[in-house]
Amino acid sequence: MEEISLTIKNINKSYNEKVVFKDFEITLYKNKVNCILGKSGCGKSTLLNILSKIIKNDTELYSEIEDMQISYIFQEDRLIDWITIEDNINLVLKNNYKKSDRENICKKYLKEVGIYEYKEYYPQMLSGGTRQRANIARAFVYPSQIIIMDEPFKSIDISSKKQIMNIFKTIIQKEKRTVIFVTHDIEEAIYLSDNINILGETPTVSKLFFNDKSKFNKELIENSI
Ligand SMILES: Nc1ncnc2c1ncn2[C@@H]1O[C@H](COP(=O)(O)OP(=O)(O)OP(=O)(O)O)[C@@H](O)[C@H]1O
Repeated sequence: MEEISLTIKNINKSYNEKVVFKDFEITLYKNKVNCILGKSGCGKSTLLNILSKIIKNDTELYSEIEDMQISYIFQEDRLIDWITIEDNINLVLKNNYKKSDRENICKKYLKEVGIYEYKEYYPQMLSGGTRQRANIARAFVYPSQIIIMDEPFKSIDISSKKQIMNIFKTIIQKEKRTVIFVTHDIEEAIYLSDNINILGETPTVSKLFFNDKSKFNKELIENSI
């Protein structure tokens, strides 16, 4: 199947005298899991924030994802603590789906992430892993074309991490979404991603790009960061 590229260029960002990006350019692939790896401080969060317009690019940005809807999965879950899991999901559904469809959509995604039986629980009653499952459901419930994930599995304990990554993998294989995935964990990157962009140090350049999943190589990636 032909890959559709999404180019973002003219990325420029300095914080005072610290130049993070100077005419940086990145190509993402539509409906793929696009991973971004790089040393701490190379600008991964800055890049995500520019793409999602949380911070402003210093110059005019050329972005082929400019008008696309984005949902997010962060390391911390950002669920609202004083409403139930179901209501957290319903908050997203309310503005995007007809009332008659909402219950079924909520049920479908809570079942997919394996927490339907917790729908009436409040987030603080649940483990970090269960909350992150709710977070994943919420990101997919939103009719976004792009899902931005910033270290989504970092604070999940080892025993549930693999399970949650598998849930994500199963859903993303069925859904058409373009994922932009930042992580420090190379094994996680190899397991979940369709391509891997390695960023160099600031002012940041694209150092390496791997897009053949069958040739992902842990050692090579490790040595390239
Ligand atoms: N608001 C800010 N003010 C000043 N400098 C900043 C600001 N935000 C980021 N920086 C600097 O910009 C550079 C890139 O930061 P950024 O957080 O984007 O990197 P990162 O690759 O996401 O790092 P990490 O992997 O540690 O999360 C770093 O040198 C950081 O100190």
